[in-house]
Amino acid sequence: MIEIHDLTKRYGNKTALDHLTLNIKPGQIFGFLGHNGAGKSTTLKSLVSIINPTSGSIVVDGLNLDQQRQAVKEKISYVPDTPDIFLQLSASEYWDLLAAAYNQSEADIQQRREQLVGLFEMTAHADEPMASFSHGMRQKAILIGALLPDPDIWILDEPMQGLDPQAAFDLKNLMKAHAAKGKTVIFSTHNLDTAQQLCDQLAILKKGQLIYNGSVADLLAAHPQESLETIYLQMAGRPTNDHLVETIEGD
Ligand SMILES: Nc1ncnc2c1ncn2[C@@H]1O[C@H](COP(=O)(O)OP(=O)(O)OP(=O)(O)O)[C@@H](O)[C@H]1O
Repeated sequence: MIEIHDLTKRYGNKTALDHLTLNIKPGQIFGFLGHNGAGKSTTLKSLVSIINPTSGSIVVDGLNLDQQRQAVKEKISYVPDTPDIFLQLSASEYWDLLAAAYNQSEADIQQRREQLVGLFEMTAHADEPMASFSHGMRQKAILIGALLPDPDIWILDEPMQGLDPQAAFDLKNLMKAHAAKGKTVIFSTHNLDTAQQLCDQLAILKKGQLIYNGSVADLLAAHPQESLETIYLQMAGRPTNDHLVETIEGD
């Protein structure tokens, strides 16, 4: 169980995250939605200790992140919001680096690595520098690196970004299978169809504040006849009487 309590992150006088409180149970796919700048990456980066929150606490399986940072980190794998990292390394060198960071048997990691590299069709590119990869290939390389140690909690920041339909389909199935094993998958997305297909629970953020926390089914049931897109835009978007598009493009 992940317990986020009263989490706030300020940059100068800008509040990126405003007193966020929510729990994420194991066995769930938990999705974060929100417009650009809403605070999704800030939340995920706080969970993986890339940024220090201004105040509030995160407790993972009873371990306080502030006090037991290393123990918590070993439970988590993370896909950042950009795949443009470690570009000077080949994909293989990058995966070696990730594998060494987790305390697992080499044989287990090796077998899982071969399976993931095969699944994402990266075998022929393993020894090429990541700088030479397309955006989607970089995303696949980062995903393989994150998934190969297979810790309990996956935290994936916009993981389908740039993936071809086959890779996106396979990743969704991996996420479902991980949650079905009683483990935890947390991800952010701008794709409402993906959120509807995958999420057991949703958090919708708006300007750093939590404006919905619950299941997709409950959200749809509370707004009969409306699509998730319409509901989401009513909650997180501009007022519906906003006519900016007509102003730009004509009626
Ligand atoms: N290093 C930083 N310095 C200053 N402000 C920052 C920094 N990182 C994020 N922010 C601000 O924090 C707010 C939340 O950003 P965040 O990256 O969490 O949004 P997001 O929901 O992930 O957006 P997107 O969908 O565009 O990825 C934004 O207003 C952003 O400008």
